[in-house]
Amino acid sequence: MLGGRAVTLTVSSLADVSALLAALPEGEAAAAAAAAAREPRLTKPAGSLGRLEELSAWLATWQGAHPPRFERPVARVFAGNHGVAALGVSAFPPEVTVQMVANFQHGGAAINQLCRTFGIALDVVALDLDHPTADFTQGPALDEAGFLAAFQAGLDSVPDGADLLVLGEMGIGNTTPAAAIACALFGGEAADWTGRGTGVVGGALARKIEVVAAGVARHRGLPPLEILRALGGRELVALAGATVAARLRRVPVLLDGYVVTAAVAPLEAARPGALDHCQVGHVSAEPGHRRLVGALGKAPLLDFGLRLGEGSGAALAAGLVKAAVACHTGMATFDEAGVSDKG
Ligand SMILES: O=C(O)c1ccc[n+]([C@@H]2O[C@H](COP(=O)([O-])O)[C@@H](O)[C@H]2O)c1
Ligand SMILES: Cc1cc2nc[nH]c2cc1C
Repeated sequence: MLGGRAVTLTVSSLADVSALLAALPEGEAAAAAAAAAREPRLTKPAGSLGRLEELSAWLATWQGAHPPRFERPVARVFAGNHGVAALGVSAFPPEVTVQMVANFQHGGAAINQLCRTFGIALDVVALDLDHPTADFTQGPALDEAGFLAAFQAGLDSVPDGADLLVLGEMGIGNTTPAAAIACALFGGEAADWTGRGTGVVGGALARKIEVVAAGVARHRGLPPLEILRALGGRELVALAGATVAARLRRVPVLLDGYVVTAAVAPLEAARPGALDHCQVGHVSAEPGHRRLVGALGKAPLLDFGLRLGEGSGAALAAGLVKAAVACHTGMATFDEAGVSDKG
């Protein structure tokens, strides 16, 4: 629902995507004010719940309502395959993408356990896995139609009435496009942005750095959404679409690791403030992620050594959001509990 109306979000050109970015709503000032007014009345020294206080205010602001809710959290994991995987940039073969999608569907992956732990409804969106994107060292990974179809899949994945969106991905080879997008957007050397992903070492890591550098060199000078089309993949583009839909539907977002953050970074570059409704759930052990969240001016919620993807770090951080809501809504005020508020 947008302003009480159910709205269908459709893109049929890159101009439509830009128009959606231009129409992103701001956070709701009245909800932010209500959260700020309640917090100091709760039975605790001012500020003593640290970033939990920030999280409940953030949730109310971007849900556009106070009190904030954690009743209908959803997770969306997008899967795609990549032309660059054929260049030996991953420690695993591309068929693992479809195999892991089946594992998600049977409930056997880490993300299934984490979502179950926190009561998050998980959906997996597999994007044309039989047709890897083009090798970005030779040309754009996606043509315009492919970009729009993937962006639309992301837009369509966000239900009205969700309280929180946890974003994840699966795609053998996709830390290579993540590194290339980050490097193209923020500059520096390919080696600064390229890590081991699923575990490449030695000559394969050197090769991966060369592939990232070649992709960045080939597509130099493009605007941010074109960088995403040229160097991204279907799951990355869908993640960007889901992030835009979430903002329009007033659903706050938890981003996951390097791949998810790189997928949505072009939105911020195209339209500063486009990620204000997003928290970075965790900082991945993939070194480029710390650099990227710094470039985006974000402070990750968790630093737990995860480097799995799937939305695992974001789902773990959803537990913090749930705790923040429980404290903000469930705690007694000084008046209610008869506790002196004199410090
Ligand atoms: O997002 C991250 O921080 C992250 C770091 C390392 C690996 N991954 C996951 O591992 C896969 C990509 O790794 P690779 O080596 O195949 O590029 C993909 O399925 C991601 O979900 C994800
Ligand atoms: C087994 C496996 C599980 C994953 N989950 C996300 N990326 C992954 C990559 C591999 C290789």
